Amino acid sequence: MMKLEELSVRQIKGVSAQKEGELHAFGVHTVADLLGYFPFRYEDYRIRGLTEVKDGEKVTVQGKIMGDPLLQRYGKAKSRLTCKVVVDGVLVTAVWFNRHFLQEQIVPGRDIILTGKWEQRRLQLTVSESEFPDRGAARSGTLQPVYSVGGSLTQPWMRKTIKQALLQFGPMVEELLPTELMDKHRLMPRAEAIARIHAPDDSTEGQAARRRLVYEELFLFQLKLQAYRSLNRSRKDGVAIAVDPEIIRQFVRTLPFELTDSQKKVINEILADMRKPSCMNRLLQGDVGSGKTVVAAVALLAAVKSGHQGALMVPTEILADQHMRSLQRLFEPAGVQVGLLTGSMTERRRRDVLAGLLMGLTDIVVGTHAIIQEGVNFRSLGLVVTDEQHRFGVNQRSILRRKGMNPDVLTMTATPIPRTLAITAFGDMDVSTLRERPQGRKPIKTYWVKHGMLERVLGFIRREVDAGRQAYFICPLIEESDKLDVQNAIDLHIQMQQAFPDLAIGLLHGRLSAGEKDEVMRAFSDNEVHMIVATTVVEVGVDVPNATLMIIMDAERFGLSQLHQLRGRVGRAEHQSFCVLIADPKSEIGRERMKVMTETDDGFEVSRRDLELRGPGDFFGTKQSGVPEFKLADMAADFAVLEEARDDAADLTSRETFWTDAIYTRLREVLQKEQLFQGDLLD
Ligand SMILES: Nc1ncnc2c1ncn2[C@@H]1O[C@H](COP(=O)(O)OP(=O)(O)OP(=O)(O)O)[C@@H](O)[C@H]1O
Repeated sequence: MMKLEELSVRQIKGVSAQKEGELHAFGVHTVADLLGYFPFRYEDYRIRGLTEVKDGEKVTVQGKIMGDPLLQRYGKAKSRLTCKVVVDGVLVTAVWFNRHFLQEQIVPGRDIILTGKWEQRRLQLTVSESEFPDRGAARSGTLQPVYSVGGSLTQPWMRKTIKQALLQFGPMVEELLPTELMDKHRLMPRAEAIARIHAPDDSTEGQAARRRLVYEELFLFQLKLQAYRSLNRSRKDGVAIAVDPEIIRQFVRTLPFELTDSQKKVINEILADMRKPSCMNRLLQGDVGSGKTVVAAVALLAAVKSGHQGALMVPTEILADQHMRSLQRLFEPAGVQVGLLTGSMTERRRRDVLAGLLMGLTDIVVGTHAIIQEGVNFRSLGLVVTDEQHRFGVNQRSILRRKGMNPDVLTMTATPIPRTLAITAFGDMDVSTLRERPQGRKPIKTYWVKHGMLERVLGFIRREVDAGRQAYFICPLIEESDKLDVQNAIDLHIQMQQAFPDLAIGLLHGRLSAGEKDEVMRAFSDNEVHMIVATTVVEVGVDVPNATLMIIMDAERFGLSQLHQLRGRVGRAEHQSFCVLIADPKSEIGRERMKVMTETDDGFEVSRRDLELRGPGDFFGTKQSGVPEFKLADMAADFAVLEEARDDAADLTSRETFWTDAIYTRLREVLQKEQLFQGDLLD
């Protein structure tokens, strides 16, 4: 028997080639797609008594026509049709606009069902839809689904077509969930839920159908993450990185600081994970400035000292350069060779690095994400350290695997992720968290000022610079125009040079060449420049511990986590640091954001408040694609279900039977479709 996901919508009676084309635009290709095209709300046509209805409300009532209709015409097309109807013993005036053709059907004594807006004062109902019980009245008394439609696909057409699809194919809907889980959560069968969600008898039933389908959606999503995770764990073809602990201890002794307890704890977690022959897939989350780099360095060293190579992927060339230099400094005594691979380097140097990697002369390569993709081959890649924007999904893994590499992966993020989202987006990973910042760090003092107070801000800059410290002045980001961004930075730079003729002030923006950017950052980090004016190119990861003042112009244009990231560029050593937000936010949420920033400098708290203000859908913005769009589930409202689904999925995938038992065939097919274990478990 053909599967519903293999049957074209043309198989449904009434779907022409033209309609098929339009359905494609809504992502609907197959019968399964159409049955899964759920309504986003219902229109309530259930008949109610007039006494329950409030003035101005939309309502459906049943009554008896009491007199002849009265038709008034205005010009060719416009008309007003009225008649008296008795509803619940009250004489009501029903009014139709531009429905003159109904005149003949309105006969005294006939029963009628009216849907429309109720006007209490005039006892009048402005009718939007009407039906006659003696003609069937199919709509009345029901909840009608409302679909997202457009073009020639009207609401009635969609309703009719989905009804038809259910009629023809409803019985073919297969169950996906194991009985065990349906019993556990008292869920209705899939076929029933799909039929019900399109045509519920009442709202309880609609909700029960929705609950079943939400659970299914979240469960399948979690199943994919958990299956991926459990496959990774069960495979023994990863790189087992067993390093002599003494080498690590010795390295740690060469550091200019004592590791925090948090750093020691996560290093232990990571090394224990790397030691296993399965692939590590671990998320390291830590607030800005919590010292993630040195943790990554230890992991990389472990890979190198056990005979493998490491790669560190960063989002920008500035960061590649910075990390390259700090790793070189750190690894100097250990005799580890670090290479740099970026888009802007000369072909010759690139060739040298590539040869070094292939022959194993280069131990660690630092670069943007191109280091994994473009014709880069390693002698033996043991560990990839990456950031959450380039997180390793199934696809990246398989690219590497095809090249014969199966390294451990450590993903770092400085945006602490509220638990809600962590289990959603990163359910496939183990998580290590850096809770504390290095000792002796003072909380960053944050102030919010209006634009009118720029003079005082200048005084602030002077004070910090006189004390030997450095400052950042960040310009707003104007998304529509990269040109404007740059112009803003250039203007502000000129303004600052005029205000401080005796200071060295650098300028950093996206239009500079990689070499120019590096030079500005180098001069700033060697304290040859007192202040830099920059667009957000400095946002992530830049580390200049002597900088103590972060000023952000038009701060309302930034999101909370971005502001927190920017603020995290200061407060990276023992000096008291400051952040000044210059903003005149227009909205309440904008003001709320500024307040959050002044109230806390704890990234976990900022994330929590951000989630609250923005809602989960928006939380990650566009950058993090890790958070999926759900069709039905709402991450905030259905969080409890998400947790259940995660536990169920984890439990199921950890069982041997899941991978072999026939009752799970359909579920394994779902995973296979996602290319989750092609050539993995089934071969
Ligand atoms: N245990 C420690 N004691 C003192 N200083 C430390 C310690 N660990 C790291 N540092 C220093 O703290 C600064 C911040 O560390 P690092 O750059 O690793 O932060 P990060 O976690 O990557 O933050 P961000 O996400 O903001 O880049 C660096 O200058 C680093 O040398």
